[in-house]
Amino acid sequence: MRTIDTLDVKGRRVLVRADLNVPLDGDVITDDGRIRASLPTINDLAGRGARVIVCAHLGRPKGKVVPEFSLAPVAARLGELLGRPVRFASDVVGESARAVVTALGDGEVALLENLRFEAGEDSKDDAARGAFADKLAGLAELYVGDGFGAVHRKHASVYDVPKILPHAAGGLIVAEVEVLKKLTEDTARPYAVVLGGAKVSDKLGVIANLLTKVDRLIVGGGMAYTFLKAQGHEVGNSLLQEDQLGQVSGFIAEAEKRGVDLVLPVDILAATHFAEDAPHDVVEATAIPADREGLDIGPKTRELFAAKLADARTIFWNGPMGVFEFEAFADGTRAVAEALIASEGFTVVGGGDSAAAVRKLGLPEDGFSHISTGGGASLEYLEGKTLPGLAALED
Ligand SMILES: Nc1ncnc2c1ncn2[C@@H]1O[C@H](COP(=O)(O)OP(=O)(O)OP(=O)(O)O)[C@@H](O)[C@H]1O
Ligand SMILES: O=C(O)[C@H](O)COP(=O)(O)O
Repeated sequence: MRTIDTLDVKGRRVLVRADLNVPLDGDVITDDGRIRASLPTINDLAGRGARVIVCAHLGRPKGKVVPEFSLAPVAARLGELLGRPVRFASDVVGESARAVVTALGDGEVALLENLRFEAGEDSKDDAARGAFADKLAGLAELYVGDGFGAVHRKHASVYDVPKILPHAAGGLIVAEVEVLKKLTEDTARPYAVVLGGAKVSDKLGVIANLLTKVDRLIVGGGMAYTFLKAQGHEVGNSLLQEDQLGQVSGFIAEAEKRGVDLVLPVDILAATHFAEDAPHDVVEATAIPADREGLDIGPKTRELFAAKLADARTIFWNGPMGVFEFEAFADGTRAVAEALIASEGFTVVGGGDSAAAVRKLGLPEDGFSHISTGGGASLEYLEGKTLPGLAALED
């Protein structure tokens, strides 16, 4: 991949695709890790006199303008962290974007509104995506891909624009790939992967491939309930991917056939509803009451998962073990994070919320070999898949 130092950027409009998909509480950014991770590339380009046009997505507004997914709070935070004003365009490729880009001076930075407000960005239709990519590319002369967390998406700003503009990979993508490569080559064993989080349907897909690579697969968080249900247990109102039960039964059989140690929760914190102060009890994972919702793994599971990680020499962890944003349901996530910190092996945490959880729980970031900004992206990289956003930068 060509790197940004090979680009002559002075006085030129450079479109930077960043991943600024940060957790928000209303319009308050609860963790700015992904914004911070994007600073070195933006600073480097601006410092060399580029006119930097940053573009990014927030949430999944599905091609419509949804005000709560506006990047306006991110523009303000980006400006604070850069220590220079960031001009914010109130649309993506419309009048505001064109005016902001035209007014941009050398060394100045702009941020476009949420890319996913435009239906072309994540359209499955090549022509629709291409038409939007043409408009986006029309704003700039050069393209820099730096949104590692989104490189697994075949989206216009990730995949199609670099086919139109001369391009290079930003420092974040280069650094992420360098570390994650180590997990795919000569992996020290036992190799354990811990999966949790809420993007269940997305991430179940990676399991088939991971089962050919890992020694232990530990499943918690919102991911676990589809496994428990596939084993025939009641999961109440817990997060469930009903349409993927058959696929998950297949994973359970495949793990057994391959001798992969598939580790599921043995107890659960089952709450009456999804709330910070919801009454809850510890229940057996095989006996979640029909009117309850699993919001964290239980104490026996915390011990079990820690024991399974204790002698692992490579650990990759994506997805919180529970709703860590609520203090009462953060202990499972804390226990897994602490098990990685205690490990003498090579440990990688991946994902916006997983990394945010580490910081929110006050755990030392240098306790891990690497904290990746990509969750789904790093998992798909570990599968050995060609990721659209990386392939486009290699061409
Ligand atoms: N049992 C559960 N029920 C509901 N939500 C859960 C549960 N366990 C974890 N979560 C939620 O999962 C969310 C994070 O999941 P997600 O898959 O987005 O992880 P991630 O680290 O951000 O990865 P990515 O970068 O791919 O988005 C958190 O907001 C957390 O509250
Ligand atoms: O949070 C992430 O993993 C990235 O920003 C990608 O977001 P997405 O899963 O909505 O495509």
